[in-house]
Amino acid sequence: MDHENKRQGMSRRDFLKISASVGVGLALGASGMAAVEKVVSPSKPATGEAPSGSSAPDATIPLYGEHQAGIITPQQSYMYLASFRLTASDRASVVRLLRDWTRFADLSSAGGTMRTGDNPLLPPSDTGETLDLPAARLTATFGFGPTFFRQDGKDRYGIAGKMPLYLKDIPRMPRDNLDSLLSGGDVCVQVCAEDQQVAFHAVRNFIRLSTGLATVNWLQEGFISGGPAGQTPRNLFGFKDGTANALHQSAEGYRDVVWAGASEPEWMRGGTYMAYRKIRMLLEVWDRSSLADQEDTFGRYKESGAAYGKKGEFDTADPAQMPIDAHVRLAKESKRLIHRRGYSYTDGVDQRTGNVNAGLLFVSFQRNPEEQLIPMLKLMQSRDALNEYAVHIASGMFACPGGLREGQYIGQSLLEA
Ligand SMILES: C=CC1=C(C)c2cc3[nH]c(cc4nc(cc5[nH]c(cc1n2)c(C)c5CCC(=O)O)C(CCC(=O)O)=C4C)c(C)c3C=C
Ligand SMILES: [Fe+2]
Repeated sequence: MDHENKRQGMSRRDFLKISASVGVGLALGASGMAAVEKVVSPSKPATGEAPSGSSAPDATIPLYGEHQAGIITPQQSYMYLASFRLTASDRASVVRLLRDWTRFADLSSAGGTMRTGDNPLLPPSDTGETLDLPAARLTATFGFGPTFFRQDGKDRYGIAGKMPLYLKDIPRMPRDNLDSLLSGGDVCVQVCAEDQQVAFHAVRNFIRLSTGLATVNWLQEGFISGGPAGQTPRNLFGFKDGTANALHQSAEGYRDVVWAGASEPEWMRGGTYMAYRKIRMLLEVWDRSSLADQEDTFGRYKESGAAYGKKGEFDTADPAQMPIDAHVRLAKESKRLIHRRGYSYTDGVDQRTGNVNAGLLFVSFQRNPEEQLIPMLKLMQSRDALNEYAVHIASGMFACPGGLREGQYIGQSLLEA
């Protein structure tokens, strides 16, 4: 079923006109910051979200459905990952923030913007940089970190009893070189879109809407390119990255690999765990290694993406044909599956060495990180050939609630039930 919706010929300005004519709009909060009072309401497709769809810039992915968008959604070209620290002192304030974020997420997923405002003495409600741009398949995916529930032993918002079963920071790994300033957080929002400016606009306005209730902890930006034919994107080592996701791309596969189990608290129904690792890739070291070494590192051929001894990218891999420390062989030996949704990043130059700061914003979704991601990570950190070329520099684990029905806000069944 394809619920992704194209609304050709309708600009964000048109949405503003619609909103004015049906009497919905936005109000200014006491601080002068725009509060999202009512989202502009373009015609929306039925609830639910399907992984297939067009990457046309005017295509939209609805916010509503059984699961949050941005998890099994085919990857857009750009991603921002923003982590927030809540400063809200009580549950009602958190609810206010999540309501505003949800309304804004709905608005921007539909290709709308907040009104720029008529009062020249006040800041415009919307920052405006997407006024002439389409929705660009924007998705916003929300996750809650362990400190959302309990901080320094305190049940901050009276919800510690509803903590998901496996929500813990990823345990320290032997080769970790983590920067705590780039790790963790109370809430994480993953924003993806086909247009970087559209994605940034959403993140920027999430930050604005959080004024007085949360501060942004860290912000990461990533990109991929699968080319016009939508092939598996190549990472900065030049290898196709994401091929094995095809192994579980079915309703049953996603149920087994991604969606939280029935023993989780009710609000996690249709939800999942989002893991994040910022992994620096040592491009200069890699670029000096031979093609044979590069291919041995993964156990796949560089150009075709096929597993060792195979021809096509999607031919069944045989780990026995790969070196014993090949990345893919170790992943297979862990006998665990995860759903990966990573993006490349570049962060300028390391002034101490003159090397380029670049790598992978590794994002994976899984139903149970303790059984899936963590054993795999442990095995890889112990003897992955890739360790020679990569350093893990940041980390996070977030519980993503299930999807929303129209009128609900993200986390409602956690904060109100
Ligand atoms: C613990 C999980 C993983 C981390 C961390 C990780 C880092 C990482 N991976 C690549 C590049 C590739 N990974 C590939 C496959 C692959 N990787 C993981 C897990 C982690 N990767 C899994 C589960 C798999 C699939 C294995 C399988 O079942 O076949 C590949 C091969 C192509 C593919 O299937 O995507 C590449 C290439 C980098 C560069 C990296 C850190 C910098
Ligand atoms: Fe990998």
